[in-house]
Amino acid sequence: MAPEPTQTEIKVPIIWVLGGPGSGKGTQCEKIVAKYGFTHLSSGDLLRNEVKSGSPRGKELTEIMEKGELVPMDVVLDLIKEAILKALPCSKGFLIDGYPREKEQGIAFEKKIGEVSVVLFFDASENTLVERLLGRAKTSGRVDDNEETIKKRLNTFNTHNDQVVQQYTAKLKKINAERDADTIFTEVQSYLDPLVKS
Ligand SMILES: Nc1ncnc2c1ncn2[C@@H]1O[C@H](COP(=O)(O)OP(=O)(O)O)[C@@H](O)[C@H]1O
Ligand SMILES: [Mg+2]
Repeated sequence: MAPEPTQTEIKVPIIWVLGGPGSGKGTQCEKIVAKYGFTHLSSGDLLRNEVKSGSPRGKELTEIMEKGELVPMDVVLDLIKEAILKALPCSKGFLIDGYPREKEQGIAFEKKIGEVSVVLFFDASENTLVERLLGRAKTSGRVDDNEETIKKRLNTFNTHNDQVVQQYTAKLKKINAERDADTIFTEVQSYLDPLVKS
C-alpha cells in the first residue's frame, strides 16, 4: 500500500472561519458557497455526522459534545482531511468552518493538509451569541443548543480563541458580526474577491 502523503497538494484557497458559537459562521458560509462555489466543511457537522453513523467513535463524541468540550484533535483533523481529499478533484476552494478551535489544531492542519490563505473571524459579544443560540435552539435539535451547554461552549471558545487569533495575525480578518448578515457579507466579499481574481 502506498504511504499517505504528509502534505496534500492543494492549489485552491483554504479559508478558516472562526467565531464563537452563534456568531454566524454557518450563515456566512452559506452565502460564500452561493457566490464562490467553495466546498463548505463544518467541523461540527462532520462530527455530528459521525455521531449519527452510530460508530463507537460517534458514541464517545456525543459525550464530549454534550459537555461542550473539545473533541480530540486527531479525530476532527482526520474527518476534515478525508472530506478535503474527497472533494479535491473539483473544488474551487475550501471553507473550514469552526476549525481550528485552538492553536495546536491550526499548526496540525497546516502541517498535515496545507497552508491557510485567509482567516475570517466573526466577532460578537457574549450577549449576542447567547441570544442567537437560544433562538436557533428552537429548531436546530442540537444536543448542545441549551442554556447550560451554551455557557460552557462560550467558556471553551473564549479560553482558546485568543491564542488562535494571535497565531495568525498576518492573515486574520476580524469582522464585526453584530451587524445584519448582508452587511457582514459585503465585508466578507472584500476579503474573498482578491483570492479568486487573477
Ligand atoms: N448577522 C446575524 N444577525 C442576526 N442573527 C444571525 C446573524 N447570523 C446568524 N444569525 C442567527 O444566529 C444563529 C446562529 O447562526 P449560525 O450561522 O448557526 O452560527 P454558527 O455557525 O457560528 O454557530 C442562527 O439562528 C442564525 O439565524
Ligand atoms: Mg455552525
